[in-house]
Amino acid sequence: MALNNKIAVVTGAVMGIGRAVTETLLQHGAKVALLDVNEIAGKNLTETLNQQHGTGKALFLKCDVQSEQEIKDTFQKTVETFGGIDIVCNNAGILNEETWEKAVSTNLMGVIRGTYVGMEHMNKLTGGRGGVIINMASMAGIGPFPSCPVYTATKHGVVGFTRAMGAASEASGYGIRFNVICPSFVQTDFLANIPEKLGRFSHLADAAHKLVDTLGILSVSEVTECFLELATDESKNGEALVVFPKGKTYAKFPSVL
Ligand SMILES: NC(=O)c1ccc[n+]([C@@H]2O[C@H](COP(=O)([O-])OP(=O)(O)OC[C@H]3O[C@@H](n4cnc5c(N)ncnc54)[C@H](O)[C@@H]3O)[C@@H](O)[C@H]2O)c1
Ligand SMILES: CCCCC[C@H](O)CC\C=C/C=C/C=C/[C@@H](O)[C@@H](O)CCCC(=O)O
Repeated sequence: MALNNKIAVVTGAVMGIGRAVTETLLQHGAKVALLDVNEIAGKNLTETLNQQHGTGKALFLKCDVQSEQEIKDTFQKTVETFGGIDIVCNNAGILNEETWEKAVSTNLMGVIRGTYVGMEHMNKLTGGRGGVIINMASMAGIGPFPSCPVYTATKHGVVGFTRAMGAASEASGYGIRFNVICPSFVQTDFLANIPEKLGRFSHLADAAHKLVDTLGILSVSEVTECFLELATDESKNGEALVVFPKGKTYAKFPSVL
């Protein structure tokens, strides 16, 4: 699928990986709705992006992915402004083992909300034109990360949900592809103040830092390369693309049948 003139929604679009995905989409000729809780930075960034890529290419909409109503309203506003939705990147996520219910509501339930509301506009069976939904998990969605069990659970959930949606789409004819990216550590503000974010597991912060040293740190552009591959390659559906500094690989899962 070529990205030129496509319409995309990115959650958590103002910082880090979401910002890089947004910039990549704009560079490839797409229009992007930037959804984020950070209104001041979001408006400033959108002004800059419109100067760089052309007026009206980027639209900031304040949205907390914990709120189904805010997701519904902002996706609707995207459709009214741009004329549809072809691509959704459910990227917003947090690390906080202390306020773990918020982490579940953001990382897992936020992805499910964004997927279902996106489908209301994209499903070919209900008048949409199809497209692709790409969710942001983590390498902690493939294997356990001892210092953050709830974060691990949310990311395993995102991987399982995305794979099941890919299979459901194929079986039902939604015309939407569903894929998930599983990066190792990425150079963003997300990695700041790790011990505080680990709550009752803060005593495992040193082990987490050691794992960062062992694995190394990805740049955001290494993640956007994965995004581009999954968005443009029409053969990819129900895939989990794992990326770490040594390279990227499609995850293989045991079959129980
Ligand atoms: N940085 C890493 O090492 C890493 C590794 C693997 C996966 N990830 C995942 O990638 C995604 C993005 O992480 P990042 O490193 O860019 O983080 P980041 O903290 O740099 O940026 C996150 C963005 O999401 C926004 N956000 C947070 N909560 C939100 C909410 N409830 N609703 C809407 N927006 C919200 C923030 O305002 C911010 O703009 C997350 O899902 C994270 O779990 C990050
Ligand atoms: C504390 C920082 C959390 C950042 C979370 C990001 O999503 C980045 C996750 C990156 C890598 C995760 C790797 C998980 C690996 C496990 O499967 C396991 O192999 C690690 C075991 C480590 C240990 O025993 O200490």
